[in-house]
Amino acid sequence: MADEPAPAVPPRVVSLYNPANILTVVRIILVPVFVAIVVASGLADNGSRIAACLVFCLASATDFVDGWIARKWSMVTSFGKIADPIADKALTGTALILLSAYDRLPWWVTVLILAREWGVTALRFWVIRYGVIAASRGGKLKTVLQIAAIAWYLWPVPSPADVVGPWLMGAALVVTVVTGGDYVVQALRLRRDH
Ligand SMILES: O=P(O)(O)OC[C@H](O)CO
Repeated sequence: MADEPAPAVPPRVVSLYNPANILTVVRIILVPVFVAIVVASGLADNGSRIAACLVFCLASATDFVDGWIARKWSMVTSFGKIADPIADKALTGTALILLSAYDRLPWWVTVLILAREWGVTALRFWVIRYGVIAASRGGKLKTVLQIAAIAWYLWPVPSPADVVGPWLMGAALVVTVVTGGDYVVQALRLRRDH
């Protein structure tokens, strides 16, 4: 007797409105809340710096939770792969611009990081018809370092400990540039192979 063909298994459909994607959108919504606190206070007092830091950390925490949910419950979607790094960049980029605008961080640091972040985003769209360049491990480490450095600059850290901020930002800067180069190589390979 001829083998019966195996019944086709319908592909699992993951809703766009899943908890991981909703958390990504929450992160984007928290950006204007963060901006309002910083602009209203000018980061002039410890209370406003603590409030800004807590909102920034809360928004950043959604980055770790949405990734965890997406992997644990297999809720990885193309929307999430694209929107998650964009939401990260909106949050960290806004924080960096505001830190420079309020004289807490040199502008060249902000400009260099923003150039890499939005350059990589443009690169992702440039190759999107050949495939999605998902966040790499290095990219995730870069985000952790940027978040830690920004939080350090926002929090009213007492004098002896404030030297840690520039070291954290320096490490973030190096990993930001190196991983940016890695994405350029990935994008060029993707174009070459299609
Ligand atoms: O370095 P990217 O652009 O892949 O961004 C990494 C993400 O922010 C990790 O969540």
